[in-house]
Amino acid sequence: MQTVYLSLGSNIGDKQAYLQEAVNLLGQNSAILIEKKSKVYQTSPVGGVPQDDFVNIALKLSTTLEAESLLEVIHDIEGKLNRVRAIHWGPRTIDIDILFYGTEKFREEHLTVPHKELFNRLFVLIPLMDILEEGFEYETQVKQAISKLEGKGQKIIEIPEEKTARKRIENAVRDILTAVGENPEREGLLETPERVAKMYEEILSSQKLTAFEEYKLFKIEATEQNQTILIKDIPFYSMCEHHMLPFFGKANVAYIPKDGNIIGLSKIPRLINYVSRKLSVQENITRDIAEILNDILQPKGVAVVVEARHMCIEMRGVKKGNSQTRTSFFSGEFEENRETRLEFLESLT
Ligand SMILES: Nc1ncnc2c1ncn2[C@@H]1O[C@H](COP(=O)(O)OP(=O)(O)OP(=O)(O)O)[C@@H](O)[C@H]1O
Ligand SMILES: Nc1nc2c(c(=O)[nH]1)N=C(CO)CN2
Repeated sequence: MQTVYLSLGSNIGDKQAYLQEAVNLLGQNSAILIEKKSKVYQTSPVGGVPQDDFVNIALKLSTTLEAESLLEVIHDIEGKLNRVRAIHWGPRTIDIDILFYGTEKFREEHLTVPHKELFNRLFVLIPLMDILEEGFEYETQVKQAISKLEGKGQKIIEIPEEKTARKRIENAVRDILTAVGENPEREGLLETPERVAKMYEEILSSQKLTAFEEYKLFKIEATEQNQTILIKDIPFYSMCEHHMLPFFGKANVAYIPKDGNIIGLSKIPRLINYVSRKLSVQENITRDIAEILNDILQPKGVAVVVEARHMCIEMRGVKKGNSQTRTSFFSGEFEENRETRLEFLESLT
């Protein structure tokens, strides 16, 4: 087990949401335990590129991953969160740097630890100081670097916890508990607001993402003959925007490629996650899947059928248990050609 310190920064889109999503994705890795998270800081950009302010945090982890594998996990998360490497030290949705990997040293171009800019960056050192273990080998060096850099004009402003999304949800949940006649201070409910806030972060995690970018296109040989690619029974969970209650079920997606353009098969379930992890309605999810696939692939046709159970129907109102709602969306060949559409529908039965 190794203790690792990371620095995270974001300055595009909903910066705090990108940081939180990166923390969630790190935490979902079974070889990583997040031990401490620093306060959240708004920082002026360093490095000469004119750009928006950053939000920076630091994390302390325990991990069984080797440093190289941890770097791979980090690159994977950066990719998932739409990180584009365009300008050196330029704007980014997310940047994750390994500051320390225990006290080990690495001197490779692709992995330099301790991080080579660490002691020159106040936006890294101030969050790091929040979580640094007392007596850690580099503690004195970190403190000396902070005193050297402070007062040199870099703006580092702590964002009060009360303003973070998580705290705002926690406070709102406490209000709801009180309003429904509960006592948020009773033993069983003490940690409920925090759990609910974390749950919303997870199940509504695409709410603040700007676009679905987590895909790679491939080419196959284009043929005269139409070939249908069908992925059936992809499970999904979403939250209805009318009652904030779950609806969940299965999505079936088919497309007919044009010019040999295809998408990695695992990306379709990722697309389903992307459209469903937000407040929505089943009709929108169905249409969004089809429209995004049309945008990405410009195929000859797309067919989407979604079947779901809605807790807003089963638990409240008409209380019709176990009913299924089916929605479909067809475009291109699936819309124009009855045979193709029927063939797709038959393959679902
Ligand atoms: N300690 C480290 N943590 C993360 N990446 C590292 C580290 N040392 C070297 N690298 C390498 O740095 C490369 C460039 O990373 P990145 O694109 O995030 O740079 P940057 O954000 O422009 O600059 P910086 O890493 O100084 O913030 C990565 O491909 C990575 O392999
Ligand atoms: N304030 C701030 N400035 C930066 C940051 C950052 O995270 N915060 N990251 C950079 C490249 O890694 C370049 N400049």
